[in-house]
Amino acid sequence: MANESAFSPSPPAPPPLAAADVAADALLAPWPVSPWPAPHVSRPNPLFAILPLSALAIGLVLLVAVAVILVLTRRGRLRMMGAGVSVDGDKPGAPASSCASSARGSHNGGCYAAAGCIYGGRLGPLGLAVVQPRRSQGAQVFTYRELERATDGFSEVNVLGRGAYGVVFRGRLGDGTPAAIKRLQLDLRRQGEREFRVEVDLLSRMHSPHLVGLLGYCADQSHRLLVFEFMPNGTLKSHLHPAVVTEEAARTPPPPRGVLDWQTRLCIALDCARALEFLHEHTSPAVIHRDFNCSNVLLDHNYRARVSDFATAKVGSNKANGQVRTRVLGTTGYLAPEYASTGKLTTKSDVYSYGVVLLELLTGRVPVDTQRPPGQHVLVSWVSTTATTPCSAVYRCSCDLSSDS
Ligand SMILES: Nc1ncnc2c1ncn2[C@@H]1O[C@H](COP(=O)(O)OP(=O)(O)OP(=O)(O)O)[C@@H](O)[C@H]1O
Repeated sequence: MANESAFSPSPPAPPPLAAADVAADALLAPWPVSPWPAPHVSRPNPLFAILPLSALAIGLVLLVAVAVILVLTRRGRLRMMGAGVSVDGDKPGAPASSCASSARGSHNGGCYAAAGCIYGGRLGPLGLAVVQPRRSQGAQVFTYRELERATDGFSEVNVLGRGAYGVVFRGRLGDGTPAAIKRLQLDLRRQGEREFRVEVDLLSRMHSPHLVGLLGYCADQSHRLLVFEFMPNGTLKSHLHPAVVTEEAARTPPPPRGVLDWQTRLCIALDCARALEFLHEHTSPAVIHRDFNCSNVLLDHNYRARVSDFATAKVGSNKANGQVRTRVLGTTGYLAPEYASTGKLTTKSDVYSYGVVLLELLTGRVPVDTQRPPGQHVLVSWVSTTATTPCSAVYRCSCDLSSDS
């Protein structure tokens, strides 16, 4: 069959045109008509050249557009990270934040959330921090050497105090700024890393005159240090309960210290309330301090109070009641009973702790004192059972105040 078609006779040749027809065609056609079909000349179709070129151009434009969008999105995200607050520090090893929100507006003439998230989300694959360039705004990055120099080689003479996560040294930075430098102790399981991340992540985003500012940090090799504004009048605890504080803490400022007068106490109470208001109402989601107590209230040169120690802070939930379920952490005597018994944490847990600090300011008593007579061991229970009327509460408190501190 195939052979048949291959050798089939060619179609009959067309009959030759009459000479008259040719002449008539020549008159009608705008160009001379040949009686024979024109030889096939393969002229390149211009479309074949234009199409690939325009595809290439469109591709390039698209590429540039995608690149621009990526750059803009990344910048926008970084800006949000700077202003936002988000820490999920209970997930060890997780990049520090999603940074989805921002602190709102100004507060009491000075609270604002500023850009400066430097540490969050910039960890190498092994959790080692990538050293960042210094910034004029926000937390600075220090080398271990710089902080070693600032503290005279972490000299014992400069120890301000020891906390659960490390030792705090008095220091002077290269530009002369006094600082409190906290050297975190990382154990083999890198405990302390989470606290470091939370403090850097939160404090480099939240700025309020009622919080102790983070000047910078160091994540050099395995060293983890936090550099805070130096609070020359030490902790509220060292003023209210000087007999209880450690020998080291008593070095700041040099003793003896006078009794805090009522006006100063009231001012401290207001400053603390504003600090908590900032954390609870002016950041979104709210930040729950989780360990608000009088050793985390520091006093500046004017005895204005600032809240510190965000190592165990927790970002609250955006849901209706803002409740988060978490491990129970905090300091004995300051824990809200419902949080202690259920592990359900809300901003109200901080408010309870604030109430205990208020009672300390009023009475000069420590929250738990087993040396006292039965029924008076726990400050809150004692006040709630004894102080039946506001007048008797104030009377009893001022009596205690003059005798205790
Ligand atoms: N910014 C600061 N300025 C001056 N002194 C400070 C500063 N920060 C901390 N200190 C001193 O260092 C001590 C230890 O502080 P740190 O925050 O490590 O522990 P803490 O809050 O006392 O205890 P913990 O961390 O166990 O709750 C404080 O009691 C205080 O005397």
